[in-house]
Amino acid sequence: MSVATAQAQIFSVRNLNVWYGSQHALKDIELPIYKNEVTAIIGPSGCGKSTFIKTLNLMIQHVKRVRMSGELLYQERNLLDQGVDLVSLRKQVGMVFQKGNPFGKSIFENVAYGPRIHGMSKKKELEETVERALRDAFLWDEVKDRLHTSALGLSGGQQQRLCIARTIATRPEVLLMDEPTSALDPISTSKIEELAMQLKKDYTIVMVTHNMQQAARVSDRTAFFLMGELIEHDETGKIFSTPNDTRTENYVMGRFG
Ligand SMILES: Nc1ncnc2c1ncn2[C@@H]1O[C@H](COP(=O)(O)OP(=O)(O)OP(=O)(O)O)[C@@H](O)[C@H]1O
Repeated sequence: MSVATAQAQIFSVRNLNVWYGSQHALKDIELPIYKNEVTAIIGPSGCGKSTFIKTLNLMIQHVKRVRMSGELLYQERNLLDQGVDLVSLRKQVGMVFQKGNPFGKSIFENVAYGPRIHGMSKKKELEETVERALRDAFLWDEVKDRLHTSALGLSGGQQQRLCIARTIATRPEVLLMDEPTSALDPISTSKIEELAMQLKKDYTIVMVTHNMQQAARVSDRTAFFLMGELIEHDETGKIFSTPNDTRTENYVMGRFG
């Protein structure tokens, strides 16, 4: 996979620390996230992957007793400074969770929800936006004849693609995906992987995954976390073939995890 050299950074994470009470969950993380790439976040359970991804759109702020320090630069602004507009941040940095979690409303309403709350009200514009998002999420052909039926009638894999459509309907810059395929069968998983590779043309993707093959297949760069530290970050090919650190090598070779 080719990685351009002088690529624009979307996020620049510098000296980031996160604590839950006295638990030091992320330690001095330094990590650039590059535009129009897929960055995979890997590491064993409890190493801080979810904490990291939830920090990128400040969802972490909603957890009790959380404290953060350092710099999380996005659009030349440190998100850890006071006064960040969370609604606008979450529009630009959208998140897809482990399990598709559509609302118990129609397929159309699930996708139209975000654009509506951001002020889109004209029927035609909403219809076009919903269609575009569903097409971009590779779901349109499967649902175009049942847009006004309940989203809960979709399969798990379709629900996950619906949630991706819902997130991209507001045209974010960044898509955060927290183990987006861990609850899916292999065919649905490969659809999401293919989708991620397509979507990076228009979006920047940060994906937490436990699946080494997935990280190797889908991502341009990989960051390996261990016990709250970022051990290594590099082009994915390098991480999986000749990593610098033996802990990375042991993990990607499946010697622990
Ligand atoms: N709300 C919380 N309160 C206290 N400690 C927490 C909380 N959430 C996570 N932690 C702790 O922070 C550390 C990092 O957790 P995190 O969920 O980020 O790991 P992870 O790598 O995503 O794990 P997994 O792969 O199991 O999802 C762990 O030690 C965890 O127990």
